[in-house]
Formats: sequence, structure tokens, C-alpha cells
Amino acid sequence: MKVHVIGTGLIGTSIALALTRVGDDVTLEDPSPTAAALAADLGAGVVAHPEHPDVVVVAAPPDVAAKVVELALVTWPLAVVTDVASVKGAILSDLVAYAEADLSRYVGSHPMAGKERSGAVAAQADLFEGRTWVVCPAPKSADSAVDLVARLAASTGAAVVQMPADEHDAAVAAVSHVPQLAASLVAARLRELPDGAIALSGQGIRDVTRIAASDPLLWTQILSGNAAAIAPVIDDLAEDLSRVAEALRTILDDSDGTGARGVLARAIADGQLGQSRIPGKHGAAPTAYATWTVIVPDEPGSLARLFNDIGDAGINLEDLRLEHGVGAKIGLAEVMVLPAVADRLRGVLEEKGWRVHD
Ligand SMILES: NC(=O)c1ccc[n+]([C@@H]2O[C@H](COP(=O)([O-])OP(=O)(O)OC[C@H]3O[C@@H](n4cnc5c(N)ncnc54)[C@H](O)[C@@H]3O)[C@@H](O)[C@H]2O)c1
Ligand SMILES: O=C(O)C(=O)C[C@]1(C(=O)O)C=C[C@@H](O)C=C1
Repeated sequence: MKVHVIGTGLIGTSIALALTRVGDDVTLEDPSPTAAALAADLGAGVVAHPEHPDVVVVAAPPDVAAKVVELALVTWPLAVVTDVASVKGAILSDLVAYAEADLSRYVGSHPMAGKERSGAVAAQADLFEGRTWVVCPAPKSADSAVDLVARLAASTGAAVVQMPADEHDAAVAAVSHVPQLAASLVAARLRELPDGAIALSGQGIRDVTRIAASDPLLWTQILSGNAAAIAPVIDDLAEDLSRVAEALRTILDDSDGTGARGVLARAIADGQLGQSRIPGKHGAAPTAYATWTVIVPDEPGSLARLFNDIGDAGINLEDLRLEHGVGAKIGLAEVMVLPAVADRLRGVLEEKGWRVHD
């Protein structure tokens, strides 16, 4: 398949790398010649203006995506065009309002995978493997165009789901956009914390704030582009926060605090219920992995040795998290495996001389 990628940042370059890997003929374009050249240098394809691409993937920022889609539909009158912006309704309504081009060849889409970093340097060919990629046909999209975009998404290793743009926007408000805001707002509380307090940061704050490092310009566009779906979720969250604050004040004012502890317990228990619904890898039912923390010397080859020891034991590493030790030249590798092999893994690792903790 001949694929032209417009916008060679994190997502465009990752898509181009994934498609190049499966043998597609990928061309690249970006208003920044450096961004395009960098993507090409990373092996994502060649910088060129193709004559007859089969598909054009627009991976530009959300506020220009509709214009870029429209231009692509006009420039390549036989090509199917998809955009991968994080909001879908706003782009579709812009296209319906002003596009004179043939919208039967347009199909919106959105890979539910990314990073808190921008640009081609952060791109990865396997970014979409096992992740969901939403395909949002426009009312006029031809079935053949929808199939082509779904095939492209699947060939990156993603699991494809189809849904209308408004349903997509309501869903991502809750599973992506409000979580980003929550992470940013929690992280913002740390700005003026004394050094001694910030030094106590453990895994909890790291887990909750990873995406707070995201790009403000991109997220301003995403949040404003999906404002209608996000605002009611934020209202509900604000109500929950007020209820918790009120319960805490009741406990302070009155040692009895009738009912207040119930409010706190309910907040945590409801969180457990919500968290347990998040699907596991490859969209499968949630899997509780067993986790061991392995002390890894901070020196070349240590991690490779750990992975080899796990692989040699015939055990699949389901997930991995790395943390650098404070004040020591060690790393902490949290290795996650299926519970059924957890004890065997610990035995194998200890036999090979690794220090393993719960
Ligand atoms: N970052 C994520 O996690 C993520 C995940 C899924 C989808 N998306 C969506 O993918 C798109 C790209 O995001 P990203 O994270 O790769 O951003 P990025 O900043 O890494 O890359 C954006 C690229 O678009 C280029 N660009 C700017 N204006 C353009 C224009 N008018 N025409 C063509 N290209 C233009 C920039 O030069 C840059 O190379 C956005 O629409 C975003 O909503 C992002
Ligand atoms: O994992 C991350 O860092 C992301 O930013 C991923 C994430 C998400 O919320 O899941 C963020 C925005 C995109 O539109 C899609 C994916």
C-alpha cells in the first residue's frame, strides 16, 4: 500500500515506522523540513510528494487537521484520507461545513496510544501494538474507505474498534482528556513544595503524574476541541472533590464526624471499582499481574542480562517499569508476569544472583 503521512511528529512518525516495517511504501511531509528529514533519518520513509498515494494519514495538530484533510482530498482525488487527531467531532463538523471536497473518501480515526513527549525522536514502530485504534466513519464515508483505514490501523498491530465521532468524543473525555487534566492539576500542586518534601516522591505520585509532562499547546487544542464532552465530567469530578473536602472538615471539627469516614471510604472504593474496569493488554479482560522488584546495577548490559534470564526461563514479561534508585547507582526494575509463573520467576532470578523484593 502507498501511504503518505503528513505531520511527522510523535504519532505521524510512529505510524510511518510501523507501516514501513510491514512493507508499505511510505512517503513523508511536514511544514518543518527538519521534522520530515528527521523522520526519514529514523527509517520512517522518504520525504516526497507522491503522485497517487492509496491513503493519506494526517497526523497534524488538531486545530489544523480539518484544513490539512481538505487539502489532501483535493490534492489526491483518488486517495482515502484519515486524520489521527485526538478529537473527532470538531474536525468532522469543520469538514462538513466548509469542505468542497468529496467526503466519501474521508474517515476519521484515533490511535489510543501515545506518549507525554512530542516529535519524531520519541517515535516508536511498536507504539500501537496491542492498543485500541478507533475508526470514526463520517456519515458520507464509503465502506471501502472505512475498510482501508481499518486495515491500515490493524497493520500497525492495533485492535480496531469503530464508533461515531460523538460517541468517541464522550468516551475519550472520560478515559483520556479528564485524566490528563487531573494529572496536570495534581502535578501543579508540587510546584512550590519544599525540596525536602518533593524528595519523598515515591511510585504513587509518579504513576499519577507521568502524563503531566505533556505538551501544553497540543493539549490546549485537544481540550478546547472537546470542551462540550469534557465540561460535564469535570463538573462531576469537582462535586466529588467538594464532598471529600467537606468530609475531611467534618472529621476535623467534630471527632465523631458522623458519616464522614463513609464518604472517604466510598471515594476510594469507587475508585477501585472504576480502576478494575480498565482493560488489560490487547484489550483483554483486566489481568492482575504479579510484580517483583529487582535491583539492577546501573551499568551497561545489566537490563539485557535480566531480560535474558527471564527469557531463558521461558517466562513472558508482561510489563516493565524502571525507576532509578535515590542516592545509589542502582535501578529498580518492576517486572510484571502472570501470577501463575510468579513464584517460579522469583526462584529463577534469585538462583541467578538477582536481589528480588515484593
Ligand atoms: N501525543 C499523543 O499521545 C497522541 C496520541 C494519539 C493521537 N494524537 C494526535 O496526533 C496528532 C499529532 O500529535 P503528536 O503528538 O504527534 O504531535 P507532535 O507535536 O509530535 O507532531 C505534530 C507534527 O505536525 C506538524 N505540523 C504542524 N502544523 C502542521 C500543518 N499545518 N500541516 C501538517 N503538519 C503540521 C508539526 O511540524 C509536527 O511535526 C494530533 O492531532 C494529536 O491530537 C496524539
Ligand atoms: O500514554 C500517553 O502518554 C498518552 O498520551 C496517550 C493518550 C491517552 O490518553 O491514552 C493521550 C492522548 C491521545 O489522544 C491518545 C492517547
